[in-house]
Amino acid sequence: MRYLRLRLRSSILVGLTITTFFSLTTLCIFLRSANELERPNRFVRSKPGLPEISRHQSLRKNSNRIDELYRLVRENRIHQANLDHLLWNLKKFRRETLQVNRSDTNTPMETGDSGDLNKQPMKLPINLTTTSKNFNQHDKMRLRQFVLHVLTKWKIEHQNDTSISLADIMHESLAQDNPERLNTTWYQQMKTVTNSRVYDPNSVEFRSLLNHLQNGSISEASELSQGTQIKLILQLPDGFQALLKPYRVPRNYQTLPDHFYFSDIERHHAEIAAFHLDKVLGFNRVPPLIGRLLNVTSDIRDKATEELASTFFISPANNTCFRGHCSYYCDTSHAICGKPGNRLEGSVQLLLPRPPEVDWQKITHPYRRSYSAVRKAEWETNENYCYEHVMIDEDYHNRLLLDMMDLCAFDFLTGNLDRHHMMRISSFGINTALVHLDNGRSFGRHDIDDLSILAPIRQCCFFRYSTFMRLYNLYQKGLSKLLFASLNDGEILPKILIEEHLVAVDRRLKILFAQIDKCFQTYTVKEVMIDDGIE
Ligand SMILES: Nc1ncnc2c1ncn2[C@@H]1O[C@H](COP(=O)(O)OP(=O)(O)OP(=O)(O)O)[C@@H](O)[C@H]1O
Ligand SMILES: [Mn+2]
Repeated sequence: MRYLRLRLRSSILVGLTITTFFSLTTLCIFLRSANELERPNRFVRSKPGLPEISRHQSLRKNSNRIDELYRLVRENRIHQANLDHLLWNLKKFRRETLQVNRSDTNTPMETGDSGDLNKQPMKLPINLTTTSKNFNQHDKMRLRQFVLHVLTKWKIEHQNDTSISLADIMHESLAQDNPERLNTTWYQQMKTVTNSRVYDPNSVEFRSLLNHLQNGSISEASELSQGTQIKLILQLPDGFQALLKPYRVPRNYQTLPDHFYFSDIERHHAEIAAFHLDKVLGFNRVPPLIGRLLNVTSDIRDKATEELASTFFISPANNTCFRGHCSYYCDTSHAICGKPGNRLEGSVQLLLPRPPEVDWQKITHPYRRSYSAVRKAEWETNENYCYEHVMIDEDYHNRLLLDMMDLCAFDFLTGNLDRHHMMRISSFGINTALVHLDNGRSFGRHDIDDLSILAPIRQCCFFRYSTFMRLYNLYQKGLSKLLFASLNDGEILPKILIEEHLVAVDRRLKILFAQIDKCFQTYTVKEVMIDDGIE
């Protein structure tokens, strides 16, 4: 009996020792990982010029690192940063640390961009040449803090802004000059185009607009003179205008390996896919767009302006073709042809009102590529570029900075290298979202994730809180699944994105998270993830 009690006691003792050991080990592991997740606030930790993440080192094996990121971001949300104690003066900082060289090296580039909607385009970021000796890590951190400060101020100033619509903007002049237009479905549609999004995905107007773009009878077809590749303006009933980008290449076309991004041919299916992706991402910044089947003769040639009609011909295969007048791919060997006969696919997008009715701002993208086969853009070789050219520029001390990061995320997911300009409707004032126009060169390669598109996020390490939260939500639900479902809801053109592109979108989303994770290794979460009040 005594022996039994002794055995029982010693087993309890052993059990307790083992349990304590395991508990202590678990606690240690937890503390270590917590420490790894959020290190204390500090100056730049790693060397400047972070190496680019490669596909192999993207995320730690167990991909629940993305769940950890989500928790981190949520726990470190700053609703409103403290505005006190910013004894810092941007102008003085500029004078002290930067030699401002206004002699222009911003030579106009061959983007082939012929038209300009804005009579007074936003000034190019001035060419600031830094003396790197002076522009040190300490200055960089001060500049980051300054940017956080101005964005917080901006948020406070704009948090009570009411939404404005294009209908509001145009009401007065329409009432004077075209009062009958106030009673059209077009005007109802203009009520849903606001400073924060160009359509309301849940509205009846949106659904009926898509139907209109897909089926509305065309009364006139003319060429849009802006841009480098052929696109037609279609006049639709009820005063709607639409932009048609015709079929060029099949869905499995991959950008030719020896072609630069600026020679890449525009793809109507890329426009369609990009619209759906932007919608799934919750930006709603691509004007409503849908695939349409057209009859080249009855829908286009019979309705063409004289100038466009003069470029029609019948090909040796007996198909009706036209070539248009644009500067790229507008010759007989690159003509748009019905196939077979008159059957033509295209993407049809709502054309938003332009000057003089509504003013647009065309902003040269600071991360635009060189549009040259031999020259590199400065951001490609200078990892301080964001500090020297973007953060320092007052034009970015508003929502534009994070709108640009949103656009960067969007372009990375679609693989678009051709973002030479950013467009926004300036009639709305400063609190206005970018309009994600011109996505015809996206989805060019599914086998490559071009990390250079992430340069703005990599170099600036700023990201919008609400966008991150939406991206995480989509990651959980399966981004490509949602994109696929969206593409199958209302589109009549089959299989817009081949499977490989859908796979690429999911893969790139993980790389985007890995890039944000990388920012957190250099800056604290609070320094990277900004809640500027924009949803
Ligand atoms: N949906 C739209 N609503 C209003 N304006 C538009 C719309 N789509 C295009 N535009 C205007 O037409 C211009 C040319 O269109 P887009 O950028 O798609 O053509 P592009 O040939 O790719 O041009 P680029 O050669 O400049 O890249 C745009 O910069 C914009 O000013
Ligand atoms: Mn373009």
